[in-house]
Amino acid sequence: MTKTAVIGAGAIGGYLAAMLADAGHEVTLCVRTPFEELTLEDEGSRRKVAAAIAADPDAIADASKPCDLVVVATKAQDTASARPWLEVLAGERTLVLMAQNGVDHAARIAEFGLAGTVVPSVVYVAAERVSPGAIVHHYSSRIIVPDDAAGRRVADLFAGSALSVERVPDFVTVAWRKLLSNVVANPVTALTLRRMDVFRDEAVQRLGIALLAEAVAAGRAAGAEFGEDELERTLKLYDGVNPESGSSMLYDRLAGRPLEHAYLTGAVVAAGRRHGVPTPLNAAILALLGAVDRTPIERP
Ligand SMILES: NC(=O)C1=CN([C@@H]2O[C@H](COP(=O)(O)OP(=O)(O)OC[C@H]3O[C@@H](n4cnc5c(N)ncnc54)[C@H](OP(=O)(O)O)[C@@H]3O)[C@@H](O)[C@H]2O)C=CC1
Ligand SMILES: CC(C)(CO)C(=O)C(=O)O
Repeated sequence: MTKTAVIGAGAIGGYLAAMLADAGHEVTLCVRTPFEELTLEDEGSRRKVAAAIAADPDAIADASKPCDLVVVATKAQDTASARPWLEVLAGERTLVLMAQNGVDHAARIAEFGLAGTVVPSVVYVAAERVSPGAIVHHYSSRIIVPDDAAGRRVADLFAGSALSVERVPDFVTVAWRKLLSNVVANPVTALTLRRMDVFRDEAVQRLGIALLAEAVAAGRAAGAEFGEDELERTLKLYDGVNPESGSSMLYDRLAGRPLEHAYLTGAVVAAGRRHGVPTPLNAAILALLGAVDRTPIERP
């Protein structure tokens, strides 16, 4: 049986673990906070996911390692803490799929010096962890990987599940394209403590467009091949979004967890600084997110 593991069984890790189990693979969930079982709610029905739960890298049975595929689905700021798991699970033939937002996926684990092949991915899955081990899938079931031998192996491993794995020659552009939605949806929902319905407000829409315009310019300077219609294309994405869904950053803020802003809005501001592209609005949003990150909200 193909051996797979998912480090970080939250919204995305839990969803991808379910897809790997559906594809017929052995799945080990590597968790920081243990829970009894993983369940996935999709279109109103909840089911249990067949996966072993492990809380200690040193206790992984020899029969479950090295893995064919290890998915890293922690928040970007927790990537360093995934290292002990990766050192135990990854061998020469292992694919390490980085299932995170942002644009510097491979760089985040480059210094680990792991055996195996790192595969960056762009995740188009909207999911929410409503309690430990309980995942709700809101909409979209798609990831994008580079069109190379490793990307093809990833696509093969998810075959037979509901997840579609798309392969593209220009990964830099698709990673920046996803970042465009994250530098609007994630900060605005997290700062306002509102779900996606917040974008029905015209003033919020105008703010979103202004944030996007800066991010498009910074992305282009960083090598993304954006067309003239990139901004409109991103706005169209919002038409298909469930107004009751939120963003990973909103869920973190509501739960009093650290925010991922440094890897999202921070990536735009850093690219702007590197390439001489002004990003004052994103810099302002970054400052606000930094401030709320250090200020826990009152839990209901
Ligand atoms: N949610 C969404 O709809 C989307 C999210 N993304 C991206 O996917 C990535 C994952 O986000 P998401 O699933 O929402 O995040 P969650 O917070 O729901 O899940 C992250 C999980 O990682 C666990 N974790 C952190 N450190 C470790 C560790 N060292 N070992 C084991 N587990 C660990 C956390 O454990 P604990 O339970 O202790 O907190 C948590 O369960 C992010 O980059 C996000 O931006 C991309 C597209 C959509
Ligand atoms: C908002 C969403 C689903 C897409 O923009 C996302 O990527 C996130 O929640 O981090």
